[in-house]
Amino acid sequence: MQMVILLLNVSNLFLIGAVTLAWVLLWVFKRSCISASPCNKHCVPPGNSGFPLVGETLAFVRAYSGPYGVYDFVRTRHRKYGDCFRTKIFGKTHVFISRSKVAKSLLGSESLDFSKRYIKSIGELLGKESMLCSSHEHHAFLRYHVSNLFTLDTLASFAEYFDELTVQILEEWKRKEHILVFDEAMELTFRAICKMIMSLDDEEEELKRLQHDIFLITEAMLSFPLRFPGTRFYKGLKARKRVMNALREKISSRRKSFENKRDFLQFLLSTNQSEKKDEELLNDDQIVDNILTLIIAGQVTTASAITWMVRYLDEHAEVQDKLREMQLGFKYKCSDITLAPRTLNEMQYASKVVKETLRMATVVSWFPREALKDCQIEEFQIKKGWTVNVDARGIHYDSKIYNDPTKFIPSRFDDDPKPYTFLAFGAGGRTCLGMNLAKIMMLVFLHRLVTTYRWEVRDKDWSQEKWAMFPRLRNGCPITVLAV
Ligand code: HEM
Repeated sequence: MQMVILLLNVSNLFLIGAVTLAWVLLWVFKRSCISASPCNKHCVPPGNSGFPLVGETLAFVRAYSGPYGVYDFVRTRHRKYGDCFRTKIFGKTHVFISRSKVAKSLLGSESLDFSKRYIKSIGELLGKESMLCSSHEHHAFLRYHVSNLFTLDTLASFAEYFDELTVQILEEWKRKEHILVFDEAMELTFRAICKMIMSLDDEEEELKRLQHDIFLITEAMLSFPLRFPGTRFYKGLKARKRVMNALREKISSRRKSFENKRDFLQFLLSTNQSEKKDEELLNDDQIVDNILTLIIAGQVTTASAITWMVRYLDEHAEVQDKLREMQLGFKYKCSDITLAPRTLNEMQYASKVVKETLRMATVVSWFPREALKDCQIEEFQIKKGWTVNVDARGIHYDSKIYNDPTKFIPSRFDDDPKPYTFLAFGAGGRTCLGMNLAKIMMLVFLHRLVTTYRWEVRDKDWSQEKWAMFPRLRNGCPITVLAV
């Protein structure tokens, strides 16, 4: 009898083992079918949803804190699955796609099936009226008002001011033994943007305080949203409160003083006093949230791009020499003559250097859009709630679009790139509002740098900063300079 029971137990064990094995094999088979088989019609994008609950979050976080930057997470999956793949991060399904046709259909007309996706905690730090985080309809209203600020006249006077500031900062380099390009560029872009928005230039103390608070807000953007004293997020929220108070005070003193400054703030306040109806104007909440948005969207992005430009040029002496020769041909090589804005249009080779830098650095690597309903993108099924990320970096490094994409070759821009293949500033209804401003800053800086100095990068490490919102060099690009 005992023998029979033992045999029964053994056969039960076998049965359980066999069923488990079959289940595991079936699971592995299903996953490999989803992951690797070519798609016939309307299938979900290939990819890996990772472990239950966590998905591939750990790999994503690891890439964020690794030397190759967070895009390494995308790059490795791109190689494995092709130009469209699916993953799961922080409990949400993400699709990354690097096809210019999709960039056109998704960004070009800002399809109503998708809305711009942003992280809630970032929305809280920027404010609910920030155009970066607003809904479709509200965004159109905010963008219309803010874009009115970027006229040709304001850009021209900005270029002149930026030139003077650059000359002043580069002059100080003569007395510095070690220069960190990223820090210098952060200072330069911050001062220039604050001057343009609210004429802050002489008020050293106020500028320093604001700069520190903006730094705390930016730091908090990628932190875990814990609201306890001492956490990064908490410090960011506190800093936001101080910035908001300072901006509101500025608005109130402008209203009282009848000063007539030539800046963005004055423009917004004077249209507020016009005959337009209240609902057609920006209210104070909208003004302050969007001033903060402009500073945050413009400072680190442009400073990172400038830093990459210095690094790429250090690596490509032949491009640097050719550029210097051409820039020395412009009569504004002397630092006591302010650069005339129209001269910038004549700096064609320098513009190509700027474009090539923006392509290679792709400071905003992808653009997230959330599907508002089940739909289809090319051969792929997309489910409501998924985030589709237009992978700009993937497009910029696609060898079918750009020959030798990993090489720094400014002359590749002798001809204009095809539509939706150059996405450094995005495209469509959400295209970067500060695009021309950023190009001016990069071009002026480049001109003054190559006509004033030769430089050597002291630490050639290409590692990227951990947990950075935008890819940038970890060492900040330390250089020593020699007058030309
Ligand atoms: C090299 C520097 C810069 C780069 C690479 C850059 C890149 C971008 C990109 C790719 C977008 C679109 C993101 C998307 O579609 O999801 C964007 C949006 C935006 N950028 Fe920039 N940007 C730069 C500088 C600036 C500057 C200097 C400002 C202003 C001072 C600025 C203000 C904005 C604003 C307000 C938006 C939101 C536009 C909207 O949603 O309608 N950016 N930027």
